[in-house]
Amino acid sequence: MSERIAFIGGGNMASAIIGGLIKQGVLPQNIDVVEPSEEARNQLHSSFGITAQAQASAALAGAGLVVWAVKPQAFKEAALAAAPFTANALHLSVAAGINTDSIAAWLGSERLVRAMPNTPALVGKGISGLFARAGVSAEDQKRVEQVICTTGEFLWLDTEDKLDVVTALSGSGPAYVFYFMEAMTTAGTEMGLEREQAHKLAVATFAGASDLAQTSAESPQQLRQRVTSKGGTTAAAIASMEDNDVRALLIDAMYAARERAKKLGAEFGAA
Ligand SMILES: NC(=O)C1=CN([C@@H]2O[C@H](COP(=O)(O)OP(=O)(O)OC[C@H]3O[C@@H](n4cnc5c(N)ncnc54)[C@H](OP(=O)(O)O)[C@@H]3O)[C@@H](O)[C@H]2O)C=CC1
Ligand SMILES: O=C(O)[C@@H]1CCC=N1
Repeated sequence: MSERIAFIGGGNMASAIIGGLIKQGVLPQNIDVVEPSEEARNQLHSSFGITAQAQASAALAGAGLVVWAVKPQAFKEAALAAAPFTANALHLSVAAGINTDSIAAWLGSERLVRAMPNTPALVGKGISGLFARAGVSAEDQKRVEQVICTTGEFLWLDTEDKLDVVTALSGSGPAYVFYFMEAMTTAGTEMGLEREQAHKLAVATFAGASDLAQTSAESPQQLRQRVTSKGGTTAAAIASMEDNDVRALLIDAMYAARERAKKLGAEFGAA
């Protein structure tokens, strides 16, 4: 991968992808970043040795791939500022909600893939949903795969609206897992463990259960039943969750996330 890659926005998600690229041998001098925040530019320099620009300029013209990693609210302004310098590039957007009709209109380009990654990308264990606009060639799709696979797994979607579902599931999903970890750590601490011990147990439990679910031929439901001895402790915990409708609450939370993705698109997308 010797072609230049530009990032518009150099915050959390851009850093996660840049980290993956650098680990795979992409040289920092082949990565351009446009980032208005001085603090974020300093962070990019100390983490990766990248000197980011405060605003879009002709320096972007050499990029074969441009990754759009700005907040949905800032996308249109950023796109209109950078579009004059990125006419020949393949574009990859990771912004939640903003649909490719809007982005293609702002950029004047059909060579556009929309992705929804997640923050485990930081440790190479992310998963991304991808959707390619009709103007994207098989070769361009391969190029996007080469970049995204440095952050973990990926899957292609046949319709763009499914990306809002991916956003609600795996895009926001790490936050749901951390939320459970926080609650389990709090309860463990309240019941007498040291906070560090409770944290270690909570994190290891999620890691172990994930590995088991990934390698086992059994479904999560079957795996859950294997933990649940008749009349035992897990049965008491699951009964408490069912009484409190935790499953329905989680499902509602995902619908809320998908709804927000759609609203972001309606509010900050469109020409
Ligand atoms: N964080 C996550 O888990 C995920 C995020 N995403 C998507 O990634 C995108 C970025 O999110 P995230 O990295 O978390 O956000 P961050 O706020 O960490 O990063 C965005 C950066 O873009 C900068 N920025 C603002 N305006 C412009 C501009 N005109 N040109 C260039 N850069 C600009 C911001 O600067 P300043 O702070 O000064 O405004 C900020 O540093 C979002 O669209 C989000 O939906 C997708 C999947 C997961
Ligand atoms: O919260 C957000 O809007 C972004 C998109 C998915 C994860 N973070």
